[in-house]
Amino acid sequence: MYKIQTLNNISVKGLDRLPRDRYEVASEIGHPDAVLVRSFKMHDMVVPETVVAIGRAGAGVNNIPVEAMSQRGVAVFNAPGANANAVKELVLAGMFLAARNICQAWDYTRSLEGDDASLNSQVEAGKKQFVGFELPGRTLGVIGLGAIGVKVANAASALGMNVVGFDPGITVGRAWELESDVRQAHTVDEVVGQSDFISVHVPINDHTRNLINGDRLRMMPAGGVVLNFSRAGIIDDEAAIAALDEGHLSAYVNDFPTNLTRQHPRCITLPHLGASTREAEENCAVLVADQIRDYLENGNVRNSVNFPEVVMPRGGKGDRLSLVNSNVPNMLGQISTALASAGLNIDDMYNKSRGDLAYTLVDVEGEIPAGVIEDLRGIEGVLAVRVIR
Ligand SMILES: NC(=O)c1ccc[n+]([C@@H]2O[C@H](COP(=O)([O-])OP(=O)(O)OC[C@H]3O[C@@H](n4cnc5c(N)ncnc54)[C@H](O)[C@@H]3O)[C@@H](O)[C@H]2O)c1
Ligand SMILES: O=C(O)CC[C@@H](O)C(=O)O
Repeated sequence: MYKIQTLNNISVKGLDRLPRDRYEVASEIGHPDAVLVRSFKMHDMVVPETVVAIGRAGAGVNNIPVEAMSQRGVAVFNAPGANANAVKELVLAGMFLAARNICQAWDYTRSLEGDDASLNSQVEAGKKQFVGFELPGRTLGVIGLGAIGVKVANAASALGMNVVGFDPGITVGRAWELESDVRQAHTVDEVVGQSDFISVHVPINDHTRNLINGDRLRMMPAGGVVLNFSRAGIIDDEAAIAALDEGHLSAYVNDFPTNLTRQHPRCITLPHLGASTREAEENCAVLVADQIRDYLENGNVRNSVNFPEVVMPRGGKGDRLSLVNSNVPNMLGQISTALASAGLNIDDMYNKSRGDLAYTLVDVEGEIPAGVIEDLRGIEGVLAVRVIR
């Protein structure tokens, strides 16, 4: 029986991918083999020694101590693209809310008092404060052209906007998905200098913290709108508030409210709602549950953020060895020597590295004795060993 600990609510559709006769799933569970998580901050928790995999039912993994897990040989998976449409739709909504002053106008309507005739005259007198602007012909700058950024760029292009994108690490696949009229920028400054709207779609890390700072906000044309549906800290909140107060920015839309932003009359702050659709929650949970199951039952690695992609069909009749090690010379030699010394013949083998880590699957004829597993664990540089029967 595999044991899975859930640290957040995970969609039932995803949990249903883990058959009850083989999986025990609970928020409180002893000796879990794997953890399923959404936004729970795992940095301060003690991850049980029994855990071999962590599945993030979402995109960002900044709430998971990925480096520490790599050093322990724990695979971390996410669900790339599974919530991208949900975020795209909320970014579009954010652009419309800002361009048409909808939040302020709605507040105004709700503040009115009087009978319907009086309301009508207040509506007609008051509406001129909320005159907005239209999107066609305006420029949107998209920073980060991954699963979400590409969808945002293409949708804005379909709305008649000029779109300029920046992503030095764009994949060939994402570049193919982009509409041909999305222009490529070579620097962040080039994007901000020409964009009426800026939307960031990058992970938070040391390179992206305060990516949009006061200097860059000042480079934007007056009346600009910035949107942050990625992570708190990518846009400098203090600088954005200052730019709003100076009248240089017209709106700051974000998914990560703070006490600085949430009450500001020109900030539209949402409670981290980007991925909160039934569809996105199900897509993420299903994808990550399938990946965790394939890893536990077959050792296969798909969509990991720290392990190489390794998928080897199950053909052999004997045990499968799943082994994580530091990416240093002579590991494969030592692994095959340990197996050969126990008289085990190798049926199939797949080894791949990613950065400092390497991952190996070995199908052997017959059963691997417990002593051999201990020998493998004793090899310097071996981080984790599992036998899958
Ligand atoms: N608000 C929400 O609920 C919500 C939901 C999903 C994702 N997110 C956030 O959005 C982020 C992006 O998600 P995604 O699914 O598009 O991820 P992704 O991995 O598909 O795309 C991220 C892109 O950013 C690019 N990038 C990285 N550093 C960059 C930099 N300094 N400048 C320009 N580009 C850079 C990468 O090359 C990649 O193409 C996630 O990391 C997560 O933090 C938030
Ligand atoms: O799980 C959520 O609701 C948020 C997920 C989102 O922040 C992500 O990075 O995918």
